Amino acid sequence: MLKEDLINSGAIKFGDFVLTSGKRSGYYIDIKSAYTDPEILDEIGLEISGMVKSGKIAGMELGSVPILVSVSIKTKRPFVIIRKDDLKHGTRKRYIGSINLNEEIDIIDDVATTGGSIMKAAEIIRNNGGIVKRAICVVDREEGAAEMLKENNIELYSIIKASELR
Ligand SMILES: O=P(O)(O)OC[C@H]1O[C@H](OP(=O)(O)OP(=O)(O)O)[C@H](O)[C@@H]1O
Ligand SMILES: O=C(O)c1cc(=O)[nH]c(=O)[nH]1
Repeated sequence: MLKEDLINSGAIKFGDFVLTSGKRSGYYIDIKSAYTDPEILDEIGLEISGMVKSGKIAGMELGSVPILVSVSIKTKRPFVIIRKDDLKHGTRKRYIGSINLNEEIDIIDDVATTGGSIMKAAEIIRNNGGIVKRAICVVDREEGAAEMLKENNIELYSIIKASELR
């Protein structure tokens, strides 16, 4: 099971961590190092594939990218990679892939803490004509993401809740 595999792979680290939101935490769930193991990435891809509803998937670089690729190959859905910042050269585009007018897109992420990264991805999709109603993450740290996203008309689904990993 994914939960046991994450624990056994050492993905749950204890110490003093600064999170992307600026919050501090005594633990960190390192999905990114765990999914470098193809068996774990395959498990994550399979689980999320069964939860996707929209015809396209999207996520903020970097954490979501291997998961997007795995789910895309399994479900034959195209994906969109959203950059954290505007590209200053080349295409100068904020995202890779296509977002069509009124197209519904599910957002995928490895971890949800405040939900800020998922919200940012949703804003970019919505500003480009897409519709976002659902987000799926591997681990929900249960620190307000689901509530904040709900206020913004996004339902958050997760494979595992952080409380199940303790
Ligand atoms: O719910 P939030 O408070 O936004 O936190 C969760 C986000 O933080 C991590 O990304 P990070 O910004 O560390 O970038 P990375 O994926 O490039 O490592 C993680 O991959 C999520 O995207
Ligand atoms: O909030 C974050 O930045 C965060 C928390 C966590 O446990 N794992 C992670 O990759 N990011």
